[in-house]
Amino acid sequence: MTTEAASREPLPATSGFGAASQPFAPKVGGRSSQAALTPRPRNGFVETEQVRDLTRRGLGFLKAGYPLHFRGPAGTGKTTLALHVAAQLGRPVIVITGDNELGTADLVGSQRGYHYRKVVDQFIHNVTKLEETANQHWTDHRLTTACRQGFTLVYDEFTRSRPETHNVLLGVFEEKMLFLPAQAREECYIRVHPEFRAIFTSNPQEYAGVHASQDALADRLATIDVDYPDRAMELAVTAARTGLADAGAARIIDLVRAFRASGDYQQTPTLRASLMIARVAAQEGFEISIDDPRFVQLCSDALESRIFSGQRAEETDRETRRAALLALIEIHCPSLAKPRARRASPHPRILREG
Ligand SMILES: Nc1ncnc2c1ncn2[C@@H]1O[C@H](COP(=O)(O)OP(=O)(O)OP(=O)(O)O)[C@@H](O)[C@H]1O
Repeated sequence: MTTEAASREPLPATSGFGAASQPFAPKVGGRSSQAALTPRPRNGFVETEQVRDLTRRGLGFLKAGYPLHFRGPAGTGKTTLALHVAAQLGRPVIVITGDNELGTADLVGSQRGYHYRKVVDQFIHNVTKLEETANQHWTDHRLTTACRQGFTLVYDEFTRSRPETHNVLLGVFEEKMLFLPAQAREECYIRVHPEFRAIFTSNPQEYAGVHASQDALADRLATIDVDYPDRAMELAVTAARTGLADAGAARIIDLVRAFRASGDYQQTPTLRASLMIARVAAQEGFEISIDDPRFVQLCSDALESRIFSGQRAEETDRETRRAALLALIEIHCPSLAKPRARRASPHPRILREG
């Protein structure tokens, strides 16, 4: 599927992310057939009060004509939310993913390929006139297609692109005009379709590999900060996306949330870590408890790597942190075995009365 956002994470076999249930299916036919996706409801999408609230606030800005921007740390659900909000607008969606190599031409369009014309003229039988011409032709890229057709543009992780790439957006949002480069020949600009809308997502600037957004662009965006999902949301998403029973999912998300709250890591454990543990545990049939060494190993593999994030560490330091993680597993995923029943007294009544 062409939705970058949806292909970012392996999807569970149980989510049924096949052609019939994928959230965005390629639109067939027309000049935009390569880029536009038609939103459809997604299997396993969880709509909690938190999601409804963010969606309602986001739609308010979009309906008033403002470009919307969801900003938040990794794994807070920004992309999923952006695609969900885009789907509410009921228009075809075009997705772009920010990249340092992305240039204005990648957004707007460029001269592509050659159109050859060869004329062989033998009007006089012993004279051959040969005329060959080769013209490049202009191809709209995603931003231009969205502006022309009134589609919804989802620009995921836009601060990964260099700020100058976005100069062209200033006119789109202010003057509602998209200025085209000289190669476009016949057209200097296009008027932005009244139904065109844009939704951006980004990580805050302290994240690696991102650029600061230009003030002029940031000033035009309606920015909503997205925080880590609340417990109810994490639980609902983990259960819905992995097929794990609520009780098991709750143990895992409480473990990951406690680890997150400890601050004892270099890479924040997000909802993705809970999904990773839950998915593998469900697939392998592990018991979600400290008693199952395979489950403990899985938690260590998924979480321990976040403590040091590739840095060398003293063995004693590693041992201390490992022990702390094990203690969290013990607290949040305790043994499921029932405490051994006390031997029944032959004279319970006498004992009670005594
Ligand atoms: N409402 C939801 N329903 C179901 N799954 C969700 C929901 N919100 C988030 N998720 C899942 O949580 C994970 C993280 O979400 P997402 O990729 O949208 O986060 P993000 O903030 O865009 O992350 P990043 O900044 O790292 O790209 C994904 O696996 C996504 O499918």
